[in-house]
Amino acid sequence: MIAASFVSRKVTVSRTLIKICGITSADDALAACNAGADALGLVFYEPSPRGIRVQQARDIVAAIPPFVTVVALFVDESAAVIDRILEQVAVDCIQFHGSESAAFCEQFGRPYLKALRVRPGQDIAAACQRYPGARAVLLDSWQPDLPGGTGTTFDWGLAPARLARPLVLAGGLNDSNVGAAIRALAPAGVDVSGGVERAPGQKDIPKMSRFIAAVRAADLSDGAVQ
Ligand SMILES: O=C(O)c1ccccc1N[C@@H]1O[C@H](COP(=O)(O)O)[C@@H](O)[C@H]1O
Repeated sequence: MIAASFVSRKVTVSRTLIKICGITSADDALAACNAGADALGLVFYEPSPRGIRVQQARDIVAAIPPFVTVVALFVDESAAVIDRILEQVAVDCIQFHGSESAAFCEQFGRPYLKALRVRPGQDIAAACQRYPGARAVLLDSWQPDLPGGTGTTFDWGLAPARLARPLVLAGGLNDSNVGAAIRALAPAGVDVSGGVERAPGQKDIPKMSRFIAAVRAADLSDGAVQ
């Protein structure tokens, strides 16, 4: 019997939710929405080639249709900077992609995702349990020199069969591998950045369309969509 605090990965939604991260322009935001993205990620991490500033974010958010979730991504940013950005940009959800504690993540009173970077020997299930207030945990690849946006997959066999929070899968996904990832892990959502770009920070419309079509095909083959 499964402990009450554990949930299945797909939870209540029978289609895999799709987040496209690293949006840097209103045109790319609209193209991602037209392709069928559920959520768009705005990277507030300066060293990233996808990093954006407040005014750029405001212009992007102004272009996004209703019902599409805006996710602000931070990597070990200070609370003061995060507060200032949340005051100026209409963000629905925060993605913490560094080593933030649960207390840190929860102080903003917003829905949040906590990224955990996967490497052998790590107890992902235990790490996940440290974030009971997270909407989901996002499993991403670990690399020594990059906190995320690595464009590389991790060994999906390292993902625990059961997690205390819904799973969002990330790390090197693209239209060729996302179907296999969904069949292997049945995540609640998938998150992609580099796999749908023509250059760092510039989204590619055909790649986004193919990615979303591959997700929907996997949902159907899974028997998940009734
Ligand atoms: O997108 C970035 O540049 C980035 C920078 C720092 C932390 C996270 C970042 N993106 C997130 O990384 C994963 C995987 O991205 P990819 O598909 O492998 O390129 C994803 O969760 C992005 O939201």
